[in-house]
Amino acid sequence: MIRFDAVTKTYAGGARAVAEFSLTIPSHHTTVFVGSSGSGKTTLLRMVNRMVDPTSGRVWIDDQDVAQVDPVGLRRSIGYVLQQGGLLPHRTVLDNVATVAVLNGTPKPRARALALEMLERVGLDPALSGRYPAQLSGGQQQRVGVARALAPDPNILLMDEPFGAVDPIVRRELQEELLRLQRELGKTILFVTHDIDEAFRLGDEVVVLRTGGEVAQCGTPEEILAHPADDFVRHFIGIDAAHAGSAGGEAEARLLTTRDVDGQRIVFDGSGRPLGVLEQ
Ligand SMILES: Nc1ncnc2c1ncn2[C@@H]1O[C@H](COP(=O)(O)OP(=O)(O)OP(=O)(O)O)[C@@H](O)[C@H]1O
Repeated sequence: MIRFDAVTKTYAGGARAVAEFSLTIPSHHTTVFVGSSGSGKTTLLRMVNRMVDPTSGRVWIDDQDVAQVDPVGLRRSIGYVLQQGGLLPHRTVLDNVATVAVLNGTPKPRARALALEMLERVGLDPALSGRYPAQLSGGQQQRVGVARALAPDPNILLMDEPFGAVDPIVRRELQEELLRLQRELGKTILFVTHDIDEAFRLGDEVVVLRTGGEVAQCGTPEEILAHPADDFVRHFIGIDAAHAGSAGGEAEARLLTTRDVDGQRIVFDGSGRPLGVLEQ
């Protein structure tokens, strides 16, 4: 369990990224923070591994106040995946994945063997393990980033727009892969995105944020779709037909309609495009 207890972050210069944010993130689930740019998602995520310290308030992991934990040890015990992979450019793929285990005292051959297993687990061809990050595609680099984060077998995985820089098809593949991995591993995943479709696809729980880290709504995707809390959420999730597609620039038009055509019930999206057939 991760618990944010009335955390506020005011950056030097006075920007208040997050104000009095409180939320409990359940263990072994995927929780997605979704919101437009500047809503404080990254700030909140980084409070968990102390890359950002709150100006006030506390973050707890189970019964441990993270402010009392050595930041270096904390960061090594929590997986972290960034949009740009954050891989070490002069190390091979294998060594990138093995690094944390080596730092934690695992002998190099063992760390490399574990790294190879992890690369296979995230669906990367082991033949690529001797390459350098620049010799991989964006999607492959992100798989390495996920393998590296998972290699030390952390309980918590923080993912900050990890699939934001790859094309939509690869993005979809990476999302499917993460869902598969999570079914096997059951980590506590905190995932940040500005893309509501990604949030609904991946999140057991979705937290819709407004500016200042204010929670607009928190619930399962089904709950949010069934009962959007207000116009902001309706707009953001794209069930406000007039505005569908404008929230975050990418929301699919989600206000669906059905019409009978030759005895079949056909489903149409918000712009009138046929999507499929409704099973009777
Ligand atoms: N190091 C910093 N110094 C000053 N202001 C910052 C710093 N980091 C973030 N901010 C400000 O805090 C607010 C929240 O930023 P944050 O990166 O947490 O939002 P975000 O929702 O993750 O946005 P994005 O989707 O663009 O990454 C923004 O107004 C941002 O400009």
